[in-house]
Amino acid sequence: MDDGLVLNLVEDTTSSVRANQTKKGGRWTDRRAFSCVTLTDLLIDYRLKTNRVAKRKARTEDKTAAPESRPKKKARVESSNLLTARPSAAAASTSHAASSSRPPTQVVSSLFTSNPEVSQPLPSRSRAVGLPSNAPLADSSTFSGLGLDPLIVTHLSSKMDMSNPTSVQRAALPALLASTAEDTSSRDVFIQSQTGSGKTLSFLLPIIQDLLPLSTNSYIDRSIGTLAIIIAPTRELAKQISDVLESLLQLRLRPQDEAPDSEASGPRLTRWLVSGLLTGGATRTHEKARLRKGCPILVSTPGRLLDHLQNTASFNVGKCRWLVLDEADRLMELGFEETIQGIVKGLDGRRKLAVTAVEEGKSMEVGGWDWQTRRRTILCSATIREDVQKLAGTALLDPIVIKAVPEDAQSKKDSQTVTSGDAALAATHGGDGKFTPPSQLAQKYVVVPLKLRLVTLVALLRSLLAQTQNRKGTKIIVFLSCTDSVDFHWQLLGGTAMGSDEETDSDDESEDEDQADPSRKAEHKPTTGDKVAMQSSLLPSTSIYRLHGSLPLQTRLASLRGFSAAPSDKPATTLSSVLLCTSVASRGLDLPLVRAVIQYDLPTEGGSTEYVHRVGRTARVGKGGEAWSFVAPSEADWVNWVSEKMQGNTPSTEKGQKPAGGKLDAVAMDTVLKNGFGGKGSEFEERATDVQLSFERWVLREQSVRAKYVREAQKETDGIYSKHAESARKAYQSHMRAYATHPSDEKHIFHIRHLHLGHLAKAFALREAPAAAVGAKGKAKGTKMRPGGTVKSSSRSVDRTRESREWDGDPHILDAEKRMESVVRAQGRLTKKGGKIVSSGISEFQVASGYNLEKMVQGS
Ligand SMILES: Nc1ncnc2c1ncn2[C@@H]1O[C@H](COP(=O)(O)OP(=O)(O)OP(=O)(O)O)[C@@H](O)[C@H]1O
Repeated sequence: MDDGLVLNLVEDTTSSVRANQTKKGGRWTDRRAFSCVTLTDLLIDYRLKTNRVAKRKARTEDKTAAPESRPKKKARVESSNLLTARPSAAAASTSHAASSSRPPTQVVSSLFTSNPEVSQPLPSRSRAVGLPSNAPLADSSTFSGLGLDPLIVTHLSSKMDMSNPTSVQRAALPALLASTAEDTSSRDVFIQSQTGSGKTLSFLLPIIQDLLPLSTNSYIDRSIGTLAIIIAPTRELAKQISDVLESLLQLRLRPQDEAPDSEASGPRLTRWLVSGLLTGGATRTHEKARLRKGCPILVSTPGRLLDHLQNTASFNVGKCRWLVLDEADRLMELGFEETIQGIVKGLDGRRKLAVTAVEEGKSMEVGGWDWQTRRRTILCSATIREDVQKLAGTALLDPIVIKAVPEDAQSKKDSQTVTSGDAALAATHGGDGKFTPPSQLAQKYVVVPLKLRLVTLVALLRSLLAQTQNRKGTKIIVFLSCTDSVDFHWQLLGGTAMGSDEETDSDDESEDEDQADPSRKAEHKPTTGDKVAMQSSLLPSTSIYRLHGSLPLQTRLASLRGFSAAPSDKPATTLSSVLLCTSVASRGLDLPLVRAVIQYDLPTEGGSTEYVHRVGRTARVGKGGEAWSFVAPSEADWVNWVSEKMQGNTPSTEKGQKPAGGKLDAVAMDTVLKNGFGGKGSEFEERATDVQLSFERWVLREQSVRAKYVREAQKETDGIYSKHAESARKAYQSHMRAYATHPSDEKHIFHIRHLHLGHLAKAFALREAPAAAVGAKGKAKGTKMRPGGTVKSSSRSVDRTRESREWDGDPHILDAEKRMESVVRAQGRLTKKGGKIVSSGISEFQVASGYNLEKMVQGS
């Protein structure tokens, strides 16, 4: 790629030396590798020399022509000063600096040229956002009115600041509280409602209310075993549910105005209800010990739960009366269907054994209460897809279907449907596919040419952080396509210093969580040490965190803790937080004060449902929020596509319009750049270029030590061998692979054939596209490079290694895959290529799911 940016390189002394060298002797591969590197060097040197010669010539001409007329040399203004100020001040200070003293830039950048034509929207009057659709109800609904125990109601209002139920709670509690009409008190329940509407409490409160009376039986203690199990798809979600449960279980066991020794309020309650968390974070032995002691309410990820059901004899679930499957659609997507079926079977089996033991007089422990009541199952899901219906068919018996989806928040009418039976479930699925974000959420999109993506992201972050400078503790979530891209952007933002070659220091609060567990430390070797947070001079007073499925559990939890910490718990210098993450953070996570969600990469799987889940991390329980989507020019059709999908089969209004809730507003890229970088007229272009250059310098920084990578060059041919460049290239390639996994019905919008690879490389701060773009090594089968940098691919050659498979929320699948690898390796069917285990003759992406692997390992 011919790019004037190369002229701005700091001269690399090793390269000029190398340009005059030839490599003789040794193996041919070494000689070839050497020549690959020196070709790049020669190009750089040639440009540097040409530049020097041109400057010398100009100087000589100046001297001979009119020496006295030579303009005075202006001091170069360091770009670092322009962008390191706090964002709010940036616009003002930069415009002043630029207008008064900044010389014309010395850099000719191609950042703003050769981009596809994008029709920019007029400066928009954003659509007025609707009234909150997931807020606590403002009418006369109260928790006590719904039949909740006064002790719990008092605890909710005094300790958790919750006085009114949300609409899903109003619909679910009466159906789930045991004191209601007989016909519903033992029925299974299916709950569907908007993001951030309080589903967690709608199943936790009835469970606590059901178990609380057992506290009057003095013979019941935690050795009773597990009476309620909540299953969540990911470790983070399980931990979050467990935290909410813990705070509910802190409730006072007698009314506040009652003296401790008073007899007035009847039998004394004992504190035996404790919660347990099983996510595979601790060793099995440790978990077994906790289960032996007893965990009346257990929160778990599926694989680990099944593991203990099958292997831990002291895991007492014979009397379990509640089973909750949270985020059921995600459980299905992650391939846990058979695991769930195994769990249900295991619970049924243990119950039968317990009943038989009592009947045969072998067990006396459970007399005096109705422990034989049928176990109730609650299934929560955002969507009622076919696979969720299938799960509901096996896990639920004649369920009550509760839907609390506000139809028209503007008019304050919210619809809650409580219907009954399997037919109701099927009717819901077929009749209304609508799953929309909360109506108070402002949804925006910006069409950005590929080359400008990175700088536009920085500009958007700067302007969002600046707007809320006075509101301390702003939090922004940025979704990227894959783990490599998250790692790269995290390192890039944390490492880049404007106008400096020094790497910036990371945040002091980035404690090494892994120190607590040396075994975990050994398994995790991130390139940037074990830091949790980074800081960037481009985003002042902000800590940057990351989250993806390849990080160890302790690091992931530390990231979440750091990101969601209250401003008062943070150092004054890092009040705001940005979280770079994959789709792993899209479901269920309730992170307080998230002001904006940026989808830098649009979802590769899950379509509009995934979009709604991601944007649902903001605008929770009635609060406001902004959702931003980055759309490439070739993806412009996505906007209407996603709107249509979100509105589903919702009927149009009389005027032929679809109701609000699925509409996105366009914002011009120039507006975002101006807001983020400030300056007069088109000065933002210079500043964006400076930022881009600083990123590219960071990527090239370790180029001087590339000699030691020469041997590597026999395998790779793109000529850049620094650690940073390696990370950039890996991110680029993984991103391409992820991009290729868009399902076939989205290929008309997302096809790698539409991407200009050279331009995309710039978004990874690379100056040219790495050669091997799709596939693990070299060009993937069916993928052809095209003139002009675009790529042609066959849909069969896509990378099926999805974040979802890599992220199972549980080590079960990874364990199974490891064992599978060793079995197949023993049979000689796996070979090592490029450091990766691949099966010979089969695409590495066609690896069976973890569960299937497990079955193969077990020989079943
Ligand atoms: N009645 C209430 N009043 C005030 N806040 C509430 C109420 N119920 C729940 N919340 C708060 O709302 C937030 C969102 O709740 P929750 O995580 O259960 O939502 P959700 O519906 O499960 O969202 P998602 O679909 O994204 O998982 C939590 O911080 C919770 O404490």
